[in-house]
Amino acid sequence: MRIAAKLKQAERELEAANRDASMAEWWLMHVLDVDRTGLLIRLSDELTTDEAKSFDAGFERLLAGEPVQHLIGHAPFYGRMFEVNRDVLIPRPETEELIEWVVEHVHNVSDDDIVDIGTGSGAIAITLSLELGVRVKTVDISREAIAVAERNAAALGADVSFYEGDCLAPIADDSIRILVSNPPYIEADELLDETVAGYEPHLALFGGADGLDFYRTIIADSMRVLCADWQLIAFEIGYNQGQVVKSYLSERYPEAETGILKDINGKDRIVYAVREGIAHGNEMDQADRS
Ligand SMILES: C[S@@+](CC[C@H](N)C(=O)[O-])C[C@H]1O[C@@H](n2cnc3c(N)ncnc32)[C@H](O)[C@@H]1O
Repeated sequence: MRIAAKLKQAERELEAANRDASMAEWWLMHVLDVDRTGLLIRLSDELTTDEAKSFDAGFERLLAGEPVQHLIGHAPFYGRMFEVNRDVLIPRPETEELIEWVVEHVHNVSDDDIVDIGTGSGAIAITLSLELGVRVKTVDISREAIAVAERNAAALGADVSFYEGDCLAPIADDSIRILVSNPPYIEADELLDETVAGYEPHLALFGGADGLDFYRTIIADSMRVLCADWQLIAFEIGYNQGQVVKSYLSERYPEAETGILKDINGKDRIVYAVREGIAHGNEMDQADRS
């Protein structure tokens, strides 16, 4: 069978099974060991018997709902590939927007200024370390997640200190200037797609009855770890959690500027608090220097 026909057939079958049809192309590129351009070039070739066998074996798993990232063992995030497995959340494109915003708004960052709560694959901590060129602290309650993130940090050459524990508990007093987190934020009784519920760790997904437990816990303890000249706090949130998480932040930090940012789909996705006077850190730095 020609590659183009195989792809079409696979996409149709995934659609019929209510799965994401784009996974077929992703899986095919992996089996053929080509990028998208390479796939386009080969579309009119015949699949070899071995290629067809490998494709079909994985395709059954895709049809059953397994994420393609688990078949491949890696997921892209902010231009880099991260090892993923059932112990960690597959990093999402929405979280790249959190990185972008943080990188744009921090200034004069040094080693150990940043803490990321809820390491997972290490996507946030590792990316911030590499983008900003500093050592980043990160905490996860899951030893298995930390093991994956440690391998990712080593493979990508990032300088990250890992702490196993509950939220901010392992972090010493008064040492942090930038706090970021994409905590578990799904409501306990929300029904999820089986690709998520069946394959991603529940520890990474659910944030208590109203999904807000982690925001309350982290914000309540944040004053203990932030130093006097802290810069910002930024959380990824669920689409309907913006106002309430923003209100938690303004209650705790009435002097700070707080706000909600939308993702590319127009949904509330990031809530932040920025200490007064540093909202435009990079611009201020430049003005200070002139
Ligand atoms: C939504 S995932 C985020 C993973 C990664 N930061 C990302 O954005 O792709 C949340 C992470 O929080 C971790 N976690 C759950 N409960 C925790 C707790 N009490 N303290 C610290 N981390 C926790 C989970 O193990 C999971 O890795």
